[in-house]
Amino acid sequence: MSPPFPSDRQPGDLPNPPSSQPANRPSASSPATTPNRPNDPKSRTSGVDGSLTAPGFDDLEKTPYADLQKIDSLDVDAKPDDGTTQGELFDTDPPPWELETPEDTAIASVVFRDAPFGPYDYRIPEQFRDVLQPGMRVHVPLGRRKQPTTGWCIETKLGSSGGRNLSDVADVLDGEPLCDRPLVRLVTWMSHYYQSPAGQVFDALIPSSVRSQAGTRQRTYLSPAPITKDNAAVEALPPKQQRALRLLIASGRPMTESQLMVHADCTAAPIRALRKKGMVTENKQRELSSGMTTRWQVGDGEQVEKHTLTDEQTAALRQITGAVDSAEPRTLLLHGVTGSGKTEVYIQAIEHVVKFGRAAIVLVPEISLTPQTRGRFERRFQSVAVLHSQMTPAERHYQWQRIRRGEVQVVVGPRSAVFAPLPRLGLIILDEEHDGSFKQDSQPRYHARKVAYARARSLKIPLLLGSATPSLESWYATETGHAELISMPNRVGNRPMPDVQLVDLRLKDERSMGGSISRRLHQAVNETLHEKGQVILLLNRRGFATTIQCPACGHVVACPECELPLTHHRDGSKAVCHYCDYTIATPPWCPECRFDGIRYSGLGTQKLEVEVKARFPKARVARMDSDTMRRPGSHQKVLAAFRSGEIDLLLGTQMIAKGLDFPNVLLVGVINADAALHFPDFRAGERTFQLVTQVAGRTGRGSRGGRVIVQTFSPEHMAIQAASRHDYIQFAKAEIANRRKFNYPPLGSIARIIIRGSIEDVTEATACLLLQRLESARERLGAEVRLLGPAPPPIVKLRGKYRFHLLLQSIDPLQLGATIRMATKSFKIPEKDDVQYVVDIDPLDML
Ligand SMILES: Nc1ncnc2c1ncn2[C@@H]1O[C@H](COP(=O)(O)OP(=O)(O)OP(=O)(O)O)[C@@H](O)[C@H]1O
Ligand SMILES: [Zn+2]
Repeated sequence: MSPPFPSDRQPGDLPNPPSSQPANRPSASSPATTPNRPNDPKSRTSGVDGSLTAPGFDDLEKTPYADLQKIDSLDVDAKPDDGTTQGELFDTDPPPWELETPEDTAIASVVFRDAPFGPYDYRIPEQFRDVLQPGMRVHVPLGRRKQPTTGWCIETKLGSSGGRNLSDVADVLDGEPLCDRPLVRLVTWMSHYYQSPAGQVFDALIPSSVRSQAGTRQRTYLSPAPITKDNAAVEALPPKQQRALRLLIASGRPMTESQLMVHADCTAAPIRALRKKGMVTENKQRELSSGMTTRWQVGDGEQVEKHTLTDEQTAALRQITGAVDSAEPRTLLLHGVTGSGKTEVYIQAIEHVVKFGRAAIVLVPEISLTPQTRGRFERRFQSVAVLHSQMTPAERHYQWQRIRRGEVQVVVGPRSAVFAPLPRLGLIILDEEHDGSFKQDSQPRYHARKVAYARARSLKIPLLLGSATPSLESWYATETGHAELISMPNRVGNRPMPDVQLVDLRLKDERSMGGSISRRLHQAVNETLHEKGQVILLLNRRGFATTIQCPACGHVVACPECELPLTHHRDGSKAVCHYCDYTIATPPWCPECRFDGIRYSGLGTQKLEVEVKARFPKARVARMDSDTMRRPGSHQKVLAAFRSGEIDLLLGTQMIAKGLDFPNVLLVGVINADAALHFPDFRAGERTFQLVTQVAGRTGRGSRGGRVIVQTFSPEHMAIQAASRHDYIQFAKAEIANRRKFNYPPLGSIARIIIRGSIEDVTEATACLLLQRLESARERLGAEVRLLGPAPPPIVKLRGKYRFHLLLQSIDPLQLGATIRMATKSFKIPEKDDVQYVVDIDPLDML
């Protein structure tokens, strides 16, 4: 296991990664250098398992926004019992000012997306008192110049203005709240836990297409004005106007100007005259533009029927429906091996939920939003909303409105679908719950699993997590009683798990001459193609060559912004930075010494494709990675061709590793299993285990069996050994023991603060300043938090900015959060320094 910090630290830098003997650390001045050992459950400071649960959520449930500071008191043992029921959560309370006493003022708390973030109080003027609710947007004056600004109302209350001269809410922008009250509370909790301004959390929750009402337009409808009841007034009009008006009266419904023009067979002029004379009233309405359709994609040809459940599936389903019926916010982890039929269990669990008039959310990794996944849900339920990244803003808005109106039984989508505004939610499911794409890597840096947990809790509904390779966070939660384990250790139809062979690339006999496919793998591919079986080859690196280096002077062509080697792409002969997309034409000679023989080395999927086509000229080959899958529908096209047998061999990045269910795949080859093993990240082993196990699971799914060949330079590594035996439990045991030594998640919590700036010294100085503030916050709070850094992260420069990071560790996520909150509260960096920092709570990315 590698520590998250590079070991070749500069002198004077901070302590090494937390060691197994924390008591021996040099900076012993603070108690925080000896965090509690998690081995002893009694030593836990809060009893809150921060890895899966949503720390602080219960407290926040009851706490109005203004009282958030109380959470910082670390008094986490005094947890209020959350007595809210879903019924109450959805009822609209009578507006509090019905009980008004004369000196009380109606006040709205408003937050903003840009600094200053608020919340600030505003007076609600008379005309908005019955209108304004939390979850609506408002226009309010902000700052000394009273700049009109859009903000979100998070609370309405009655109170005294306390002698303050409150400004008035200038306008209410929404007719109905865009978030119901439980969702507003979720925003509040997320803002607190992830230390992200509530105004920005709202923006993550409500798609921009909804905020801008994409795909709608304003139309003006005309109706006869009251004065037209006076027949004399109508008769006094010129003939054309009279005719148009009489038609409008006779039709008995409002019409737009153009409708009336057609109807009355006239020009716009008489209608305009009627408006001017006040003979018609105008009414503006926002409507979906005509021609609004959802592009229902066709499936990839898979036949979907309802299966009779196996015994294991039946038992799993019973546990889940039991949880649904209990109306308790239980968390369930469905650990089912690849091909155990988890999807069928999800579907029947949702059928149970739908029977009672409730709805469900199914979160899947973006990559798994294949036609296959969609088809399985779309064909089994009457109304499914599939949310995906290729929707137009108008489609997204349309689906959001359907969901909110309660017209949808199942929402299937990536992480942001956790916010789907279903009015009667009964179950949340995360499929492939271990997947890294559930964590957002921009503000607010939330993890959908944790947000789903919080949302499910507030609604008192179950959360179902499913995976063949659960995250250690979820696995550990089952060991500590925070989640219930459901196991499906066998494949459907008693199909055996595929046999996995390791090829040791260190041995010369195993390697092949000039290429990346070993003899054994070459032979297996040949045999499989001969038997008319299909092959999947995994190489988790796109591009052609991953380094461009001059053999004469050693110069490596690198990104000027990130200082990382550029990857050569053969199509168009470009050199691309995979971190920031910086692209140049690949230099034909060394840009340093002009040597005319620059070398491309390191293997990417493009080069593998060339090799495969040369080795197996008769095979029909397709490549799947983010370069070939840019156009909408390309994914679907390739998978449909693979299902129908028009493609024999599919090669690609992790995109092909997950979820695919093709019975004729008889061979899976992993080109280099070590690719991610030696990353400077404590999760490297876990990621490798997951990737190899998942891709191995793509074979042996039909009656013809299947086998797996894994090429590796570290065949003895625990992660690769366990994956080759499909032994999750062995892996989890060993890995948890490893993490325990360092208090790494899930045994403790971590947070990361990344500081970036254009001048290296200034950036580092800012990082040091922040460290000092963290140290003093820790002292004042008496918090048991370990501080590491600032150190340069593995990626020292990104998009032209120098980077440093600070790492915080604690057994107690609440103490961790409180320390950061206190340290950053009034931390201002002078603008001239051009330094920014971001707080990442529960980071997944350590680069
Ligand atoms: N009870 C059943 N009887 C027969 N076939 C079944 C049954 N349940 C599921 N299947 C089929 O088994 C195959 C595997 O199911 P599914 O794709 O849901 O597996 P999974 O557990 O999600 O696997 P993975 O984790 O690898 O994605 C599918 O083709 C599915 O249609
Ligand atoms: Zn770059």
